[in-house]
Amino acid sequence: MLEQRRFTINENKSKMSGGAVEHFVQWAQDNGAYIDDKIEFKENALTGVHAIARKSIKSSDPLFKIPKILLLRRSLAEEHFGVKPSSDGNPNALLQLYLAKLKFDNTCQKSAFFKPYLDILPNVNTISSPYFWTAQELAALKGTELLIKTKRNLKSLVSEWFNVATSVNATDEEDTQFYLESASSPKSDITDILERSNSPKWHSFEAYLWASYIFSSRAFPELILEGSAIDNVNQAFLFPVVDLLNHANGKKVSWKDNLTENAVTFTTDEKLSAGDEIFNNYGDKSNEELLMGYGFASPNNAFDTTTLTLRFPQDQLGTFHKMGIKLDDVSTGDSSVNFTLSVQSPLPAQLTKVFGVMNKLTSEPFPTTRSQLEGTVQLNGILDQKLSFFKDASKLKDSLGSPEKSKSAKAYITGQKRIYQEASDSIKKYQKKIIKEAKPISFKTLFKSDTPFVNSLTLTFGVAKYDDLLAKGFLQQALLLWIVRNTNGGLQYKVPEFIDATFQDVAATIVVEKEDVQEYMPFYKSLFPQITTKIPEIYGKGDWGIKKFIIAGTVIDRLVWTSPTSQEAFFFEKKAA
Ligand SMILES: C[S@@+](CC[C@H](N)C(=O)[O-])C[C@H]1O[C@@H](n2cnc3c(N)ncnc32)[C@H](O)[C@@H]1O
Repeated sequence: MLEQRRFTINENKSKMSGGAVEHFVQWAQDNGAYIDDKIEFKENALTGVHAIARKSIKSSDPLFKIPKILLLRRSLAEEHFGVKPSSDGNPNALLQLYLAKLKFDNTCQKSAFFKPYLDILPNVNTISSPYFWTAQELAALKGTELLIKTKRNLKSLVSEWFNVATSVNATDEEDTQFYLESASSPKSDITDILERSNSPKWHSFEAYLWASYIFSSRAFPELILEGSAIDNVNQAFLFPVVDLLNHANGKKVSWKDNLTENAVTFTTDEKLSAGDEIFNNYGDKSNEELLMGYGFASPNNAFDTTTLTLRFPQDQLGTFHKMGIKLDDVSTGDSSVNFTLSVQSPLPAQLTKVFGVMNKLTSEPFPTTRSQLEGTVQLNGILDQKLSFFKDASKLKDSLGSPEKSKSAKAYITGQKRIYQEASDSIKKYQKKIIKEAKPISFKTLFKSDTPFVNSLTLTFGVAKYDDLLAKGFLQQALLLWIVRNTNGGLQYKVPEFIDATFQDVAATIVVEKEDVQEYMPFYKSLFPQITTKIPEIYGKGDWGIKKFIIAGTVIDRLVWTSPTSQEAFFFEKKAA
């Protein structure tokens, strides 16, 4: 073995008791680990232990070679407990239980051997994952997916723990009591009954929760070692020393089984200068995944996502299917659908399509450009609600137990806000794009071309231009009057034929109810018959009966979409979106 230098650690604001990391590294080297001597380990309060290049590192040779006797693998757990893990559920459950035993039962055979490693693993009080937050701290996440998932996952972890611990006859009465209490009472919140001790009984849920966090935050895929022979791709192992590397997005690294040396290696493609941190890459993870699995979140995380959960009427899911919309994440129990909005794709096509279908009129057998646009308005309302929720939540005070927790919670909430903001901005761009492509006729253009009509509105409503219609709230009335005027013919400018065609279509099928007449009567009476004598050149010609306004109302529903940003009303021909 190469002679290696002894490691010293800069324990500035260290959480670890003096010398634990140094002792651990020495233990690894004494057992044959190779660590490039240009690397040193440091520690700080925010990111814990991490590796730094003391000198520039340009070669792409392995920086670490860890002999397999230092790895914690499933076979050790199987040997110890004399059982094979159950084939369903978490393939790492037995190994996690074994890790809890190594750590919290020092009579366990291999505890002494692994002690230097077990001593550098974070303890319950320094972990920032929400699984370890108090109920009071979790209250700061009220209304977020993160809270829902934290609670849901904690519940399923309790079952996982109880199954594996009972399978090796490890549980005592207190464990059974804990299991029954957390599983049976709907009111019981596991976070309230957790003790959070640094030396729990090895078979307790607390010990298992710690071990399962150690796996989520530092285990590597067993696939590296077993390749295609692996039973389950989620099977994992602990990789001492290499698990001291922190994460950064986008770093090119590789982990390899070196069969000739019976070791596992770590290599990075990054060219490192003196003082640079040597990072691992944990994968493209959202802040929610990072926070739950690793106890930190990255500000400006390029892989961040949020989940928008929408519940639909039961029969609606069938309609989506019929319309050819494929939904990835449906829970049929409560007919809800989860949509993933990401930094890279804040407005998934599925989502806008679903809203296009929901805003279809019964007269539209398929989603139309109009229904699609109407859908964007409804969707934007939902996104804006989410956005204002996260805007309020980002005022989150430093109320959490540690600055690390507060920082991560803020990064998570800011990330969620950013995605909803981008989704809302994308909706506006999407609306503009549809309008550009569909080239609908604008009522503003029609209005401007019709001086006699504008003059008639000056006399009736006191408006002289389109913006006055908006300011005084007469847009709907003007649209009704114009549609009826169009059916009476004689306009001096070109109007698309589909507007009158739709009017005739509605006229041929409409059944006018008493309620329709009651709805339109106040508007009608406010103008007619006075207007007929006041402006006979327009309102004295053709048919201006109330029924025509009722029909015009339906024409507006079918053809007109008003942009919420510009307040411009557009006529869209009925076409599949
Ligand atoms: C595999 S360990 C890395 C070594 C770790 N720093 C330690 O002290 O043992 C993963 C943990 O390191 C911390 N960590 C890793 N990358 C980080 C980052 N980019 N920012 C903040 N903390 C990070 C988190 O606490 C995470 O759970």
